[in-house]
Amino acid sequence: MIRAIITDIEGTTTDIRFVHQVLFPYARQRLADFLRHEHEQPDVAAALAALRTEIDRPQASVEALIEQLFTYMDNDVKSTALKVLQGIIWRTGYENGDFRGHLYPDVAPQLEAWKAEGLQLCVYSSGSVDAQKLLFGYSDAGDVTPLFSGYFDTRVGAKRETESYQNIAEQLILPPQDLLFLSDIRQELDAARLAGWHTCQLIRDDADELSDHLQVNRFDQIALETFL
Ligand SMILES: CSCCC(=O)C(=O)COP(=O)(O)O
Ligand SMILES: [Mg+2]
Repeated sequence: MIRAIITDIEGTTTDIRFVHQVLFPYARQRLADFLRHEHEQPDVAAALAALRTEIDRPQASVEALIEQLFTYMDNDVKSTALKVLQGIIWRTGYENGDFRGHLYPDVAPQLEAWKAEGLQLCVYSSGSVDAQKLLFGYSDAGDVTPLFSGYFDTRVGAKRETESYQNIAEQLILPPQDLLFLSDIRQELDAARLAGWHTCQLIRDDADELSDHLQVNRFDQIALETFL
């Protein structure tokens, strides 16, 4: 029986275009100036220290790190340090009302229904936990963070690695067969399934003909009794 649903964000709860055409450019345009001015701020300094460790260059200057971060952004590398920094920059955008977190209209009502049925709801995204809380806290549907009891990011591992799903199950103290992962990306679902989880693929745009996961277009098409 499904006892917890863990959802991806980009392409699942949220239009990919919001992430790639609103969030990513917002952070990209501000990143260099932000780091030049704020690199000594404790949370920024910690992310930069993590980046130096990530690239194994303990002496890298702020300018060298900026260059590295631009390379990551160009290639959509899911670096934990980049994701933390993007989240810090996005906070200003959300708080100023420059944008709100996009949610497909079927998402919040179905999350509410599952919550009312007693299911535990969590998020697993490459975006940092703080960035996840911002997107759901300042969403089109208002603050929906009270619906979630757990948030996971790349600190548990990458989304295409089976071990990441084992780590999440351990943290939730639930057996894998009680967990359902929702994502638009087949390779993420493959990894979750190898960890023993149930899976469901959201097809918001193009069909994925290579997938053998159960596919739906909207959250209200997910019937939990299907997952035995
Ligand atoms: C917290 S919203 C921004 C998501 C993000 O930064 C990203 O790279 C998308 O990752 P996902 O794992 O949700 O596909
Ligand atoms: Mg996704």
